[in-house]
Amino acid sequence: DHADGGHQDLPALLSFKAYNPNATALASWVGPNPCTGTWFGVRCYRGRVAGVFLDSASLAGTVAPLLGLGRIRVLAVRNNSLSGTLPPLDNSTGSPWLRHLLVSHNKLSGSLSISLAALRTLRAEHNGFRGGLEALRVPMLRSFNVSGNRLAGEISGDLSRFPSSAFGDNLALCGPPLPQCVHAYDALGRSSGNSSTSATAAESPGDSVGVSSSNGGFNKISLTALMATGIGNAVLVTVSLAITVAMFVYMRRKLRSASDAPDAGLCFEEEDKRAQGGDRCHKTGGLVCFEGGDELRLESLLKASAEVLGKGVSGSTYKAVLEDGVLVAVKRLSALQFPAGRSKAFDRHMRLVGRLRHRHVVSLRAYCNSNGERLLVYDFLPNGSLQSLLQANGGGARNLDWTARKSILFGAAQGLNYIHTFPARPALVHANVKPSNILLGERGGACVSECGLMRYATNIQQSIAPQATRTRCPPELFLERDTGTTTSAPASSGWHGYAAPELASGAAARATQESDVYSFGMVLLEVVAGEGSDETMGMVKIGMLCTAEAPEERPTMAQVLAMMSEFV
Ligand SMILES: Nc1ncnc2c1ncn2[C@@H]1O[C@H](COP(=O)(O)OP(=O)(O)OP(=O)(O)O)[C@@H](O)[C@H]1O
Repeated sequence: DHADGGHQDLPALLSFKAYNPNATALASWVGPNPCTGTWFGVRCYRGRVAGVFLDSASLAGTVAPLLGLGRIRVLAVRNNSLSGTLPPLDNSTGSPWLRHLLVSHNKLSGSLSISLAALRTLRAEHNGFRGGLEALRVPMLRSFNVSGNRLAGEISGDLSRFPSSAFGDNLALCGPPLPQCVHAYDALGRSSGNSSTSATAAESPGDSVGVSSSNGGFNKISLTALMATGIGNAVLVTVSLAITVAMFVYMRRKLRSASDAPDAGLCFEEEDKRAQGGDRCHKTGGLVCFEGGDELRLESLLKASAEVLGKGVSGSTYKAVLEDGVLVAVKRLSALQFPAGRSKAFDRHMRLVGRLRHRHVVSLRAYCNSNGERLLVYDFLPNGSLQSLLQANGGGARNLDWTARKSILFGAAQGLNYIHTFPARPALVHANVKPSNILLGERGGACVSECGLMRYATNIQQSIAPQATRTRCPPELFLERDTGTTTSAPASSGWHGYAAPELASGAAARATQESDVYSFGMVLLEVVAGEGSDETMGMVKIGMLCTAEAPEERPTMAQVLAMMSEFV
């Protein structure tokens, strides 16, 4: 019976293969019995398919047939292009034996409806799942992540035990471990005394801009309810800037106390230990790789053709084309700013930055720290930076239409807010917010890059003298191509123009979240400059608030985002 039981699983496997007729990974899926040991990625137990392991196999189509496998325990199909919805999974309809479901980094959509008592792992991050989490009934979960989707609504009691990073970068999730849900009617009832709604669409853990409920004249209507009726999705356009500013003082007090709460973030040490032992970060040929960078190898970087993108204070950046055509940006850190030594501290810092994943933050995929040579491998963003846009065609913000400018500013604000609210102790600070560190993605979306580098560099410099000797980390390419084939942008430190007054000496080591807000305000004012509409006047006011002389007078990025959302 065991010998040929695999036949029962044949239809499900073949219907999955039908979506991928030319996939190399499935070329070995031939013959009448998938349990012969020759089917790539298929593991059997007692003659039935118990595991399908097809991570990063360039697969498309729907994953549904694989969930119809009657005895499947492990399904790992991460980093593919699978689309469609996940069928509702429960003990009677789905795969009752399923223990580990790993579908992260695909294009899956629809809602998450899983009611499996034995499920231990659910990794669904970076897809397009929508709706709420109320249909997740998975009491035995040990590993869980739904970040980077389009989920909204309240996080239920049982799931609240997972860290905020498990929920980040969604449309509007709220409740522990994220900030409390917004009770929009209450907030407005208190500040304006009328029934206008102000449901702010949130895009990340930090974007869940919480306004505590009050005892005002309106019944409590949670954001979940607002979303359900379709009102919650709408960004408020009718409430005036005056109301926002009036709310601002109130919100600041509330938000400050929320983010200062001792349980607001996971202890970094604790997370760090987990990351080291976890599946996301492992050493591979001198590179320490993070999520999405597992395929990177030092040899491929060595063989890559590279061109200089530009030089900054922190080092030089190269565009590298890997053998498989993948583009990456490689930053070779300046030995002056990042002298050898304190390797452990550097590793700790980079491991933290390597965990940042948000659609408005450039992902660090890997780094190399060998004998004082430090290379950082980022996603390559093809459309230049805000600086290049501002400088194009004679310079000035007027090169860009207002909608594009707003979208860039709003994206950058979301990225910064994510960084500021990322669960780490001490809290993360960008420390180098300026137009050349706001990059533009494929669809022109803004991405903040180089989180915390300069702050780290200056810290290091203060505690260690630069060393004269330096041995090479293997990628000679990046060491010797400074005179590469393309024109190198002029060295542009540039940050001082955006630095807060309290950092008069330019010491990024003392940078704080408040000084980041100041720098963002400077960028905002530069981008908005010259536009005379009512809307831009509102934005100018936000810029003015950000650039208040006294750090404690400045709003937090969460508040900046709340105010900006009125205009975007
Ligand atoms: N991931 C990336 N994708 C595409 N271009 C990038 C990327 N990272 C940096 N660049 C571009 O490369 C150029 C050099 O960047 P680099 O970060 O080395 O210097 P900088 O931003 O001018 O100064 P700093 O060292 O203070 O950050 C800039 O024009 C920047 O916009």
